[in-house]
Amino acid sequence: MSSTAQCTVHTERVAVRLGALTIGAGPAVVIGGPGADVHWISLRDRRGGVSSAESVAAARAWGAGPVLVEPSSEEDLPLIAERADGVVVGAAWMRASGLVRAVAGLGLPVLLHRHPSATLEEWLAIAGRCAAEGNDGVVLCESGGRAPLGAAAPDLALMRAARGRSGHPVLAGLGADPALASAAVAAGADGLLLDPSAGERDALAAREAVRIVGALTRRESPDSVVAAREAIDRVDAALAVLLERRAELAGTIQRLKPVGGFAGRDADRERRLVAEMARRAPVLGEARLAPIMNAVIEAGLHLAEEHRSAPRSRGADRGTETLGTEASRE
Ligand SMILES: O=C(O)C(=O)C[C@]1(C(=O)O)C=C[C@@H](O)C=C1
Repeated sequence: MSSTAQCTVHTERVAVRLGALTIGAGPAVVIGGPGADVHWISLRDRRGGVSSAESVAAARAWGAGPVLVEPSSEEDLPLIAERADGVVVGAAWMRASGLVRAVAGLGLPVLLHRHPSATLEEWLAIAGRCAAEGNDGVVLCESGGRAPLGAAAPDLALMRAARGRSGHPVLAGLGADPALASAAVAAGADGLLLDPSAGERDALAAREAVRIVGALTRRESPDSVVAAREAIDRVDAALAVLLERRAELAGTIQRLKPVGGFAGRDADRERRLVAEMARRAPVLGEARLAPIMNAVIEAGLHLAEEHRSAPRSRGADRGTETLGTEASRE
């Protein structure tokens, strides 16, 4: 490849269909762990006495949604062709060109891991070999090496470069630890890969990060009412987190101000914050934002006055943990 060709940036995105899901367009997905959109299993991790067919059947039973399978050898490929929705090429054998070619030849979507020592060029060349076999359905997965304490350390800059250079969807492999989930989605991951053994709480934290950060960073162009409602639900999830956080801060101000609550209302401050918001929401504009923010501010003031007359322990009425889960873990 000439150096000019190596610098080529593909603007054309290749979304990959996996069962009823699309990876690379629309919302980011979570693959692996409880409640995931997609499940995966490695037949290399199979315990003695359990057949490949039983292992794949067990993965199907983990939940609805597509199942990806990593073969332990070429012998598993007929079973995978028959019972799986996609194939995983593990980091340990991404360089086994014969097996990778046979995998690509199945015609199923391929999840291609990068070995920690493989360069971007080598990784993309293998994706190119799948394309040469007539298989364009490649999803690239970056897990990097191991950070201190054994956590996965995906190279997010490399993941992003892979997406820009190839157009293929990219995943960040996080092992069983959701600590980098928000960072990965913000860096452009089209999905997260978790270990099937990830715990309920960690899987939930990863799904929340995908939902909340994805709502802020991924532009969606839904083409049906159902898809647009699902996209609105994601934006509302982010709005709810921000509204709750805003109400807490407004409550702090009411406690600190010499005159708090409705009695200490500051119309000038309210006008300025609406004008500032309109810079980021020019389509809505000041005229439409003003009544929205009036309702938000009044809800915060009512809450602060309720708390003043009947103080509660901080956070006593908190519901599901969201992104706070990640922050509090650090
Ligand atoms: O900034 C303040 O002084 C507040 O009390 C906070 C706040 C708000 O919720 O943003 C609430 C009431 C005031 O009229 C202005 C702003």
